Amino acid sequence: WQKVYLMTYQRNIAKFWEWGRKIVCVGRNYVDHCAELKNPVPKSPLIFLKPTSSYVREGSAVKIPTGCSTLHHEVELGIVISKKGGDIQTDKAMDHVGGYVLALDMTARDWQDVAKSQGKPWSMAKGFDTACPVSDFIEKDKISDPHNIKLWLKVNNEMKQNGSTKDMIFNIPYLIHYVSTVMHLEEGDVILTGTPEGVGPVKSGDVMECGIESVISMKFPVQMKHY
Ligand SMILES: CC(=O)CC(=O)C(=O)O
Ligand SMILES: [Mg+2]
Repeated sequence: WQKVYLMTYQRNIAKFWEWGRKIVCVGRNYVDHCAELKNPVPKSPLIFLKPTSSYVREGSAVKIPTGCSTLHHEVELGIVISKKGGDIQTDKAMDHVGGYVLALDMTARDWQDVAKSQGKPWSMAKGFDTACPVSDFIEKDKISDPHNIKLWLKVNNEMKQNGSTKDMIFNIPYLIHYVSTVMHLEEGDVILTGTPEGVGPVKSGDVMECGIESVISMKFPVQMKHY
């Protein structure tokens, strides 16, 4: 019965997007990105959530939600959690990391601007269907130093974002610690660690290509949502 149990219920961390529990996002984690959007540099991590229904995989398009006039790309390093924990101390935090993922935190910037000005949550601006394109799972040992990798993004072959995770304001162990003091982190959760500078708009017909230098890349066309 153990074999049957394992075959039926054991979840494959490498396919977290099929069953993962939550997507925790960190905002304003790079000084230059704070500056480009004229946002203050935070004193503690700015955290928000995306629903797992926003995951989209290569082979499908990113769809501009109806009513959104300014959809922005944000390339980010994602951390895939492999071990449940709450109140995780920074020196133990990396034990909870199962691997990594290249992700886009697609943002309906016009909706976010309205929400910000009215003191409302960002859920719609960040959580629409296809708002979270993700690459294949990246084994932990493929990235020896997650705080020194190059993240890039091109739109129609033109470089728009070209940053390094060495410029993160809050590092990965601290982010895991900080989030887990408020909400347990669980197997299959993903933490998006924020975007470097260079965010900007995409329109229907554009193609976004992004990557982690020497590790992985992915490509997504952009379309209007039709329903
Ligand atoms: C301004 C934002 O949307 C914050 C964010 O998501 C980021 O990565 O920074
Ligand atoms: Mg972001």
